Amino acid sequence: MADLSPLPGGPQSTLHASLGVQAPHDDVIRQAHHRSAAFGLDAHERPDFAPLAPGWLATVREENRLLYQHASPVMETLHEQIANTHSMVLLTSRSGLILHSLGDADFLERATKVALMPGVDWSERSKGTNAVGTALAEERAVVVHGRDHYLHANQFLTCSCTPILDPYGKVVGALDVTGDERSYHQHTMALVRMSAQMIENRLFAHATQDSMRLYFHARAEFLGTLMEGIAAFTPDGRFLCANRSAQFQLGLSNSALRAHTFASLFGLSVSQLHDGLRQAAGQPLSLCLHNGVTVVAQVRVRPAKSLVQGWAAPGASAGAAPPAAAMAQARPALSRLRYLNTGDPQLAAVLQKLQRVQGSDIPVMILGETGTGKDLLAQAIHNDSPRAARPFVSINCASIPETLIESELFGYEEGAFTGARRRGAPGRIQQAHGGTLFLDEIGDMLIQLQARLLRVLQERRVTPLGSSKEYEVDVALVCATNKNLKPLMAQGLFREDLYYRLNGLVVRLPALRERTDFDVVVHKILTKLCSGGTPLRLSPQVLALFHRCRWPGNVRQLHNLLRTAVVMAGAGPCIDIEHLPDDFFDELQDPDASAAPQQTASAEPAREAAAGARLQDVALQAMVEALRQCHGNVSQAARLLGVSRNTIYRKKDRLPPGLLS
Ligand SMILES: Nc1ncnc2c1ncn2[C@@H]1O[C@H](COP(=O)(O)OP(=O)(O)OP(=O)(O)O)[C@@H](O)[C@H]1O
Repeated sequence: MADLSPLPGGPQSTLHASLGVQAPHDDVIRQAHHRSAAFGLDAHERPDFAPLAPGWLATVREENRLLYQHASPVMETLHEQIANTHSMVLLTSRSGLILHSLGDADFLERATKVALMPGVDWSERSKGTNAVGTALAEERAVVVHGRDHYLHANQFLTCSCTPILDPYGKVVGALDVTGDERSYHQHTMALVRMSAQMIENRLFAHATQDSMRLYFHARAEFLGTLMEGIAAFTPDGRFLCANRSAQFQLGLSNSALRAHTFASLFGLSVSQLHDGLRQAAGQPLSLCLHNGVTVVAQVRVRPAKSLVQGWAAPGASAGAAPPAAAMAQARPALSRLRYLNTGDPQLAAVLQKLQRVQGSDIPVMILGETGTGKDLLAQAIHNDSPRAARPFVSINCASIPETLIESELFGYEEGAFTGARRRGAPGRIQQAHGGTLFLDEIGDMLIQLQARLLRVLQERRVTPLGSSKEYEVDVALVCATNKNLKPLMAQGLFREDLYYRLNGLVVRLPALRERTDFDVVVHKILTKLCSGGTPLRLSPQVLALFHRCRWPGNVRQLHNLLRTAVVMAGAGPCIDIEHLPDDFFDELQDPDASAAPQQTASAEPAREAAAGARLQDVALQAMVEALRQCHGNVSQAARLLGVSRNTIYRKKDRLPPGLLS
């Protein structure tokens, strides 16, 4: 069995761990077996090895883009080092899902049989004791060899795995080498640890590239090696983060270091450091740590540049580099066309069409029910266009008060009307010059304004109110509506000429109930809502209810509901029926409330009526079961279901007689 004691400065999840305070290997395996049994796994059975649907895997990979990007070159080097040892290198997400694998061809065939491949979940919950799942559960490096595996099917394997930490000490994934049990080598774990540390240092460098970084070690020959300590500070010397070796040398964990500054750790101010650097003329400095140890140090400072992607420093104040960097990372996650593709074929076709006209300035008209993501799509179109660096100006034609809409859209000149700002103001259309103008809810635009808008769009010039001057406007046009414009045109409420000016490419976003990637959308939203932690899961009962709901408010409704449910579920691992809000159940039972909006109301009335009836059945069935469980006690049953007592009383007539106490 491999030695699990830590390497000096090697990957351990906490400073405590890196100082060697760890449970012995056998205890770790025993506890992992207890957890596996508690998850209800049967050691003799072959569990479900089905990988995630490709759309879902693409989403998870996207969420782990930085990790993947920095890990893959290191994985290739590691793979070269272990070539011909009948093994493979695996990278997983923090929840244990395999993101990437590289392997010896002769081992791959056997590995495939136990689903060691991208898209498969190797958490303990899914596969019982195994190096990936157990390393992530314990947040420490673990070797799981042969019969240590909980599932007999996996006992021909030997696996060495260590978690990968972000610069702030949070587990972001795991690196693993798995091979045939007979090919076990005692140095494998050391190689995995060193590789993980390389990945962590790359992530560290990426996240702190605009910060002041100090590289140090007590021995000059260790500078520039994996053993060097790296600590990052804001330009004024506030501590941001430190790699494992820096924490080890300073004798403090990242969280303890957060109370420190450069001055309190190294005994000199930032300006004294800069003076010292000037005098040293590129040579390493000698510094004394707060604990009295003398180290050799180099400093790298890069002038602030545009925002970079990275992790946020917990507790760092607004305005410091990392939170802004984190925002920059969050933005592309939803507002680029390819990230919106989560596996639904209708949506994929829409995105493909949009990608084809990218950069051509063909006006795009987005149709779709409320909450289907029209606004989000418009932003993605802009962000993927050559105009991305210019403004994206969104105008909600339904929400601007009638009296303000002209000045809002076209602007006004100084003194144009009473109360106008003395110096006048450019209109929203003018503000979009060079970028994209998004006209949301275009179907609600007043007919009188439509002629003026059309003129602006045709002449590409705008004349502010009260002005005789014209201003050039060069904008790409995107508009959206949840209304059917054809009947509006027939009634004279929407101008035909404007319609044909706007509808260069018409795309329709599918309603949520039509989408085949519902589970992926749920996962994506939950990941966002549970930022920083493992996303909650839905219980099978909740998933069944969700699949039957018609979601008249589409992704917006789902998002709002999940936001509430996540709060209600607290620290629990999954969202259950009692975490859902009352009105969701009311809606399930009320065919009117879940009736399809205008555009699709007449499309498939029979199918929709049937779906409404099914929903009522499901909700009723849930009530019957809850009442039986609570021996007819309405208050208890209501609590169990997370609904009000009235919701149950309203269904009294449809419940089996004698069920209510
Ligand atoms: N693909 C998606 N993934 C995650 N969240 C989404 C997605 N699409 C939409 N949402 C969320 O749903 C909500 C509604 O989206 P959006 O405002 O783009 O819809 P809309 O179609 O423009 O709605 P409306 O017609 O009512 O203006 C937002 O909170 C958005 O973040």
